[in-house]
Amino acid sequence: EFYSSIDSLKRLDSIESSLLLSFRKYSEGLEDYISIIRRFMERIKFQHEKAEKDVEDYLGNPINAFTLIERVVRDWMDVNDLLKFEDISQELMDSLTQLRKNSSLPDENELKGAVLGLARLQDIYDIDADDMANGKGYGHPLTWRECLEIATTLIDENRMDLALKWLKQTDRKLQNSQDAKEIKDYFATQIKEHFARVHHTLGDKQKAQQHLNGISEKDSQHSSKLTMKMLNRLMDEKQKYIPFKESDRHRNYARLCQGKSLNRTQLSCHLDSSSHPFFILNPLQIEPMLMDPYIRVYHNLLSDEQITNLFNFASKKFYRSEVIRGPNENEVTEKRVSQQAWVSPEDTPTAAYMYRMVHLITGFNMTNVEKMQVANYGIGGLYVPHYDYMNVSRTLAGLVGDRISTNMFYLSDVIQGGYTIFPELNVYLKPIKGSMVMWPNLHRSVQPDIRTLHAGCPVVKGTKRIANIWTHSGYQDVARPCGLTNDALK
Ligand SMILES: O=C(O)CCC(=O)C(=O)O
Ligand SMILES: [Fe+2]
Repeated sequence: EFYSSIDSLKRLDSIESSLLLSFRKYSEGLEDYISIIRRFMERIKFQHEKAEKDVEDYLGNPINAFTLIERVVRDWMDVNDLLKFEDISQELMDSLTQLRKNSSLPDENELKGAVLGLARLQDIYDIDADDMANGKGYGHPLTWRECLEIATTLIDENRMDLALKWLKQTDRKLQNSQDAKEIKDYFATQIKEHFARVHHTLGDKQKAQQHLNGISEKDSQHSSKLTMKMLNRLMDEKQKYIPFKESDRHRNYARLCQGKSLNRTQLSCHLDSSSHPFFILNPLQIEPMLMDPYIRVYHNLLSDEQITNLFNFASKKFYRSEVIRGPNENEVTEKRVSQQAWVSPEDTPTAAYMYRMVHLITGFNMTNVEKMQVANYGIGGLYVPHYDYMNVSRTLAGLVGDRISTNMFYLSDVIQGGYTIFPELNVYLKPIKGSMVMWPNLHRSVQPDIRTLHAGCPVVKGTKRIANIWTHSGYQDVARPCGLTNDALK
């Protein structure tokens, strides 16, 4: 899977490199087809060369990441089909087939994942479809084909409100495009049908009819002949359309993701060397975010070299993140779009150092600690509001107790988006490379603290990398004793 992390998109980019190479060889020998193929290559090359300059920076832009997937799923496969009709060199065909077989290229599902990622960004950050389509602030302008891809996926997902905006962009861009008249006519008709469908679903039958009329006048040969009757039937078959509506809860979430918290008392940063003699010469730089529960950030804990060392190890082990579904059962969902790997302190010097830091800062007993979870978010990557505690009586992989504290290291800066937020506590945190945020998930009574609901907001631009170390409540009687009164109901 590619869309859920930037690192795997890099792999896709190198696959694209080899595709380009195969085509370059082929085009040298075949002058007849060269004009069609050259035009196609120019379009891809333009984007690809931009990517070459700084792959990570390029793919950190959601629009670029989307178009890369789109090119591989649609354009490269279309060319493959085109070539089938011709007597082309077997060598090139073979190399394409081979590539497809060996490198598990992205498929329709991935393209859908990428489109839904873009829709998520629009919802949370109030990004206008027109700005996105025209490259305002978000990379390069999209082509009408790309806009159509987004619009049709949104229609399939019943996001008619958003689909309408993307259809308008598709229509406008198609009209202004340099494509052949036949192509333009064909797609203009398709777009009218999509318009009709969307307006009809949104309850505006008059507008739907207008678009259908436009088809019969201009293109009587059109084969799909979508009619009002068919649209009505389509609606009967479908469940009632429920418009996408943002709840207050969603608004609150979006507000914090945008870095707007309600007024709250400013706490001040301070240096601290009291937790361990290790910090006497190099005191901890603490930024308290909230006193109860105590959420604080420790700055400059890791250097760039240490982070590279950790990632060199972890990136070989990444797989799509899951969420816990039930006892011993996990699932992949859109609630958590990222890739992850589990790393032990023995695996790399950086991991060992990070465990040591957590111990020195918290004083927690580390014999009962989980493997570190390293994660990497891709296009629109996020983690919806959740708790880190398990709140189940079973022990997790032989560990005693529940996740008493989360110690989350930020392993990258994020150009835009990707904040960590606490919707119940009115707190947001901007990821800062090398810093670590720490908060308790349990009360002193060791019962879950429901105020610790938190989320990772969607990444808009750039890469978000984090690492979690969860310490467990077993064996912490000395490090964090209960209070004299029960604090479970705070
Ligand atoms: O990505 C974030 O900011 C939060 C991640 C998180 O809560 C988790 O991995 O449990
Ligand atoms: Fe979490």
